Amino acid sequence: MTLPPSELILNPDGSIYHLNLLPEDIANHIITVGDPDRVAEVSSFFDTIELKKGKREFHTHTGLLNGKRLTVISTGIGTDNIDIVLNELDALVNIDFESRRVHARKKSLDIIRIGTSGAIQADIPVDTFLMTEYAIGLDGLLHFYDSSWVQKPKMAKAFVKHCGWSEQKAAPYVVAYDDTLAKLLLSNRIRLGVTVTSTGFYGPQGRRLRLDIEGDSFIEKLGSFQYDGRQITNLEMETSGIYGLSKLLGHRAVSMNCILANRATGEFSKHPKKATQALIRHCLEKICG
Ligand SMILES: O=P(O)(O)O[C@H]1O[C@H](CO)[C@@H](O)[C@H]1O
Ligand SMILES: O=c1cc[nH]c(=O)[nH]1
Repeated sequence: MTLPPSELILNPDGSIYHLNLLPEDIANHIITVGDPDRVAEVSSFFDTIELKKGKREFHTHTGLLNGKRLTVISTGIGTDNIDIVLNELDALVNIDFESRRVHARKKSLDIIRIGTSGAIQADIPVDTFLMTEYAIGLDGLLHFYDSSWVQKPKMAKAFVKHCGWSEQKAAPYVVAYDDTLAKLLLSNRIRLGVTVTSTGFYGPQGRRLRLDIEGDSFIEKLGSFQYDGRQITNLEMETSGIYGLSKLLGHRAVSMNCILANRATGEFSKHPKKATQALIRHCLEKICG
């Protein structure tokens, strides 16, 4: 099937619509960060940088570290952006932009999110590094795809029951990390966790500044959920989308979280930049040796 110009949208220079990238611009190892300024923080550790491109919040640097080619790209905030980034990264490696046809042989990318997050258990100190084993998506993105085969419906059902989840909100879904890629990134510095991906930072994460929240004790409800010996550990805004779309498209993904806030104790990191940089260093050492 040939993909029409309304579906596979290319810029005049042949690059993909939002990311502004050509197929040769990206490496097999992709680091995603939310904050566009974090792209340069990651690439400052590269030995050489061969490419810097950007459009909107999607900034990309590709380079070499210890002989390994890496791409770091910013996604901005939220799984609506993840839908764009994951689909366009996949198009770059699995669709021929000349013929507008999907390649017969598919390529698999390794995708590592390095992001910030808020813990909901009091015993997780700020500045902890946490890898998401399971993501509970409250954002609804995955339901727009034929995706039941990558979801963990029993865990989602238990979560809905435990929280008394309102039918007016998107149905929660659960997706797991890629355990092979996880082994590469793990060390005794990294805590494993269950991450809730929210569709906002304030109300959707139970934060109350001036507006009341629908339902009560959101954080306490998340904190008391137990499934298969696991507890929910943290909240952020991209992981479920990254895990779900990666699995659907045949890529491997792991989400690494630097815990900056603790919602149970009310603390916030005193050195957020230093802590995030330490997680970046850890990930690069694990990926590039
Ligand atoms: O630090 P990043 O990677 O942006 O990640 C977290 O921080 C943002 C909210 O402040 C959300 O994107 C959340 O997922
Ligand atoms: O509490 C937090 C901290 C960082 N990012 C989030 O999404 N939530």
